[in-house]
Amino acid sequence: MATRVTFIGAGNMASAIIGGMIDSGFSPSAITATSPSDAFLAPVHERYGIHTNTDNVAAVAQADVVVLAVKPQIMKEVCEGLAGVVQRQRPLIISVAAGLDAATLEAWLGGDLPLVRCMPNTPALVGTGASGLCANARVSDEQRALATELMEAVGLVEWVEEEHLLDAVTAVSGSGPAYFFLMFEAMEEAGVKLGLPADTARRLAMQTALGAAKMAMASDKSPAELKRNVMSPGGTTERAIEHLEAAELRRILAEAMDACAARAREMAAERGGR
Ligand SMILES: NC(=O)C1=CN([C@@H]2O[C@H](COP(=O)(O)OP(=O)(O)OC[C@H]3O[C@@H](n4cnc5c(N)ncnc54)[C@H](OP(=O)(O)O)[C@@H]3O)[C@@H](O)[C@H]2O)C=CC1
Ligand SMILES: O=C(O)[C@@H]1CCC=N1
Repeated sequence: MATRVTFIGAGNMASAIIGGMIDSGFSPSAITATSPSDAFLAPVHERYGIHTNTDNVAAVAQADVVVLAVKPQIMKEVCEGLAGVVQRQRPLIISVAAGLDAATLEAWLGGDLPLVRCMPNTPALVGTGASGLCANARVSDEQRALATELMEAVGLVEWVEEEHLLDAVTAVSGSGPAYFFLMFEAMEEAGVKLGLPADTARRLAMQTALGAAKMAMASDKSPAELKRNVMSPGGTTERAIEHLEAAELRRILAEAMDACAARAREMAAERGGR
């Protein structure tokens, strides 16, 4: 029988993973998603053909894997509501919440459970997600393989052995799509100032990012070398890169990513972990 996966929460991140799983061949009939509102679940059911339920406990009663995908702020209440059923059913728990550590989640769920913390990102929706995963000591090799299979259905999977490194994963790839979306906004605005129609500038910027990422992934050259190959001596790219370096883009990015990881630690402390 297909592995039955229940998503607690059917918002941005859960929908992205569900959409990616279905595109990659997972059976919609093996997937359930929950949310407090029937009005919200109806379009999710229609779009993906999955089961939906407003009752978290009922949705977990048959599950092999439970993906916790609610906001960190309500995770304690949601986990405590699920403790009874997960202790009976003993599914693999996968939490995608930023910041909340495994020991705290496990305690809220009644203790002694196999739990994988996962930091995914929303490009999972188009099968190009990037996820960092970390397992607690109770996760078996089979369950590790299952978590890998599930998240590989929606993109790249990288395991980390030390849980605190998930804050770094959050800073690189969990929040990372937003950094690139900001770049697209800025490049479009600048392209318009240079005279291009907005939609032309937007398409060119996005295609360039896609091309650069594909090229860098296919190449054995470092990003620094690929960058040098675009920079003809005395040419246009050199002038642009000089500006970005003089404006300390690297320092700005490092500070933004430090702030991101620090916020993940703060969120854990606010919710009673670490
Ligand atoms: N968005 C992203 O890029 C990423 C998010 N994450 C993590 O994913 C998690 C979810 O984030 P995101 O999807 O953006 O948030 P959303 O607000 O989009 O989704 C949360 C969902 O949970 C539902 N919900 C609220 N209360 C309950 C409940 N008691 N039982 C079941 N479902 C409930 C909400 O329903 P309603 O709207 O009706 O309240 C909503 O559908 C967070 O923990 C976040 O840290 C991780 C990586 C990336
Ligand atoms: O912004 C957030 O808190 C979530 C976690 C990573 C991406 N979005």
